[in-house]
Amino acid sequence: MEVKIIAGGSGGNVIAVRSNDTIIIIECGLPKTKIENLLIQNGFNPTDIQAIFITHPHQDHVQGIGLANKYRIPVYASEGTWKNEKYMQTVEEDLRNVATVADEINIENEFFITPFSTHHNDFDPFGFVVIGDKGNRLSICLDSGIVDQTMIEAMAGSNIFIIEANHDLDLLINGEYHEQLKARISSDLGHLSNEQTAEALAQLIVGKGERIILTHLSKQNNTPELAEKAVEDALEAKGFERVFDYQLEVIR
Ligand SMILES: Nc1ccn([C@@H]2O[C@H](COP(=O)(O)O)[C@@H](O)[C@H]2O)c(=O)n1
Repeated sequence: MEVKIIAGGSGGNVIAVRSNDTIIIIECGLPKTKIENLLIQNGFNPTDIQAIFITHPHQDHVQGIGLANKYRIPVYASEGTWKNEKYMQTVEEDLRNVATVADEINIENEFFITPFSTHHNDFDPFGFVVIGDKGNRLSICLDSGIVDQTMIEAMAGSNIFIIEANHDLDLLINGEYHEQLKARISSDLGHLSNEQTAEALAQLIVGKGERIILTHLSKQNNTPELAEKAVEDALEAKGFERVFDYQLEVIR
């Protein structure tokens, strides 16, 4: 299973996953033409995309959803996400699929995708567990104010994790965002801090060479070094050493 973060962060999120000739996309958070160009540059032919999954309908996750109509790609999202008029309701009706946390969505017998509930300031946001070829299990957790035990249980046993590490709490608190925005970001319906992400990973990693990809880092309130250090420290406390026990990447 090939996993590629095409774009990450509050400027726009797009993740491409390939198993044999089947491609799925998680998020369409850039303008449609830009997504097309980036996919092609990264070796993903848009005509091979068999499904699009959307975590929640904020602009940086969904603004390029027109890709679905252009290439006739089925889109999967929660009932709450489909209520979004600006983006989601532009998807042609026959391409719309309401997903629930009980589902295991079969895409071409190559991918089996199960949504799980996250905590963000919109209706019914999702993360996804993607089971692909060769026993690969990918967990995707973006934009969530907390990681609760149900989320941990959903993601447990994965060998690839794409998880947001949005901010360093000190940088956020002492930074230039206005107080209301700081409160929203650090709330239970906001974004994950480095420490929250590290704590979650400390519960999830078992030292079998798992691949961790930290993403959705704030340009204002985080650095790759701070995010990596928080995760390395938490995993070291569990007895795990980077490279030997797990791999760690940061893609803003
Ligand atoms: N002027 C801004 C900047 C950011 N936001 C929102 O805050 C969240 C975190 O953003 P980062 O860029 O710091 O990762 C995210 O939800 C942004 O949309 C904002 O509302 N106004």
